[in-house]
Amino acid sequence: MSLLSLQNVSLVYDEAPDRAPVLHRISLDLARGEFISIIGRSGSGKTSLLNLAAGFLRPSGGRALIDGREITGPGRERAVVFQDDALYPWKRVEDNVALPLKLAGQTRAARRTRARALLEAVGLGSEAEKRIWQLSGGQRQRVGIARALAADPEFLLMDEPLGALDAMTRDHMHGLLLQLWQASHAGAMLITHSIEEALFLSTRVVVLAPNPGRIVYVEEADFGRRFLAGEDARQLKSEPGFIAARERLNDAIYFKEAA
Ligand SMILES: Nc1ncnc2c1ncn2[C@@H]1O[C@H](COP(=O)(O)OP(=O)(O)OP(=O)(O)O)[C@@H](O)[C@H]1O
Repeated sequence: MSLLSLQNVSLVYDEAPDRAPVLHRISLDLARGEFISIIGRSGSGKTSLLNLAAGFLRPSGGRALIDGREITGPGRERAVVFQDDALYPWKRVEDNVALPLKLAGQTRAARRTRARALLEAVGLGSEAEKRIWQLSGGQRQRVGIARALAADPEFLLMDEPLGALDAMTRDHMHGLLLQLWQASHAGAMLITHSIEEALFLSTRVVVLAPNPGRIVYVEEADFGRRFLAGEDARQLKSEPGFIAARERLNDAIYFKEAA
């Protein structure tokens, strides 16, 4: 079983004038089949944490490991989705999705079959021939997620992928994301500013507090799994258990530090 493991990690940016730690002694494990969301106030270090897991940054202290091996850079087993979807606007939708497969040396036929299947899975089967610039924001995010899944990653790391979408598209994307997560058996890490989104999608919600960024609260949840088992999203979100958990998370984010 694959495991992405942050052990007692700290992070100081060399460029920061005061060299104050941005992350302080954070320990967090993400196994395949889990869905972890990271929430917290602006500047609490969410993106920095994801960048450590992605291998874009190295910790100043502690260890970032994948299956016990030190993470020394990005790897194909860890796919990243950003808010700015980093697609090639002038290329065909299908070619954007197939790009990681091309880099992995797969044949044109294999790339095409896999890209088409993924586009079907995200509801864009009929858009494959279009150029990225011809798509809506929600459609582009779906292409970004399809591309991230193309190389069959063990971990899907997402930094505010739905932040720019309207509420209705976002709700639709939640269902889609859960289905793709289940089908891929990947471990998911999501950064979001929405407590409700985190709680609905995740098996674990981790709250960071700033200065220095550290874990102050963890909430276990199973609403996403219940949705996948057939329960209604709106009903789940209006349950007393959901509302109480949302309030606990809200309190954890906005807690006042002792003077
Ligand atoms: N490259 C960098 N060099 C120096 N400081 C940085 C760098 N990147 C981020 N920081 C600082 O690290 C802290 C955490 O930033 P980070 O982007 O990880 O937080 P965040 O929780 O994702 O914030 P937001 O919710 O606003 O996106 C901030 O104080 C930020 O100014």
